[in-house]
Amino acid sequence: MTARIIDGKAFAEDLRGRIAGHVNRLKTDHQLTPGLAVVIVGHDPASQVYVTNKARQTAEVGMHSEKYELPETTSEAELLGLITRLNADPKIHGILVQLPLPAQIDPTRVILAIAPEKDVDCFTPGSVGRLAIGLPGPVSCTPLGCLMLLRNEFESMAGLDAVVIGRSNLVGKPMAQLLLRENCTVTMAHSRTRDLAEVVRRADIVVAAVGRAKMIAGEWIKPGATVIDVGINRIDAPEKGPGKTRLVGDVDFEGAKAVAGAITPVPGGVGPMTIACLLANTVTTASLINGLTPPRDLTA
Ligand SMILES: Nc1nc2c(c(=O)[nH]1)N[C@@H](CN(C=O)c1ccc(C(=O)N[C@@H](CCC(=O)O)C(=O)O)cc1)CN2
Ligand SMILES: [Mg+2]
Repeated sequence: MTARIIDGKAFAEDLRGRIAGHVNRLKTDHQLTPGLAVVIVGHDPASQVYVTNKARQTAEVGMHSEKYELPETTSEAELLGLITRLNADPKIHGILVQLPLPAQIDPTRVILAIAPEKDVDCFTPGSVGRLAIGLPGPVSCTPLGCLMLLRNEFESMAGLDAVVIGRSNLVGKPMAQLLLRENCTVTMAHSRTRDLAEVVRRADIVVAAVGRAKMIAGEWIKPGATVIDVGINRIDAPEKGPGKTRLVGDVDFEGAKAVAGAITPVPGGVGPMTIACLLANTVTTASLINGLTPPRDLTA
């Protein structure tokens, strides 16, 4: 069997088209232009690419876009000051602080400072709680992207065995919540899980979010399973020339492709969905802040 490749890039492009339609309707019917502020501290090259893409795509779907690039030496108090101003700015409906932050800044303090109604990452305790009990609101961007790709694969996920590998607040925990909502039987695996291969072998759906290149072997995958690879790991690629690198996921793509039913590639799978879902979340928060019902087809 050769797995079908799930084209996250094309799906994200289509989603951005639908988001642009909603933005246009908010502008014409409600005189509302959703606004997103993205904030980066320091010069991590990968983070810079993500933040630039976020700001550009925000503008491309017709939203108001602000980008704040703060120096590596920014103090926590300075960053909190910016967040306080953005919290009070009526043009801004979503605030995204790119992670990771430099060591002198406590990410928890920063997350707690974001006004919950502008929390487009779904990081604040209120948003996490709303997600857990199924209230409307933003949904963690990467898990929402994974869910949209999965929903496109299955008429129903009810009763399927799903394993989420990785228990981060960013991906693993919210992903498990979303799969539970789909009535999957969810197993959360992590670094202390015993016999991970055996746990993965039982799963109809595998979501890999461990952050270790090619850790999930092809032989672990159940024949016909759907594999969602969240990992983005840069490894040496001497075959491309001296000093060259390439991106790989947490799954051994070639090995898994030979047994899975469907699989996301890296790059071009989950990554582009993360940014598209951030834009969808901004439409959601802008709608809720203005007492409007958020569009259902953009959220979970
Ligand atoms: N505040 C946040 N910080 C971070 C988040 C987040 O959701 N909120 N997630 C990750 C990184 N991330 C978003 O910020 C992200 C990662 C990857 C991509 C992406 O499009 N990847 C491409 C490859 C890009 C490349 O060539 O490097 C792909 O997979 O095709 C988008 C967003 C950490 N921080
Ligand atoms: Mg983990």
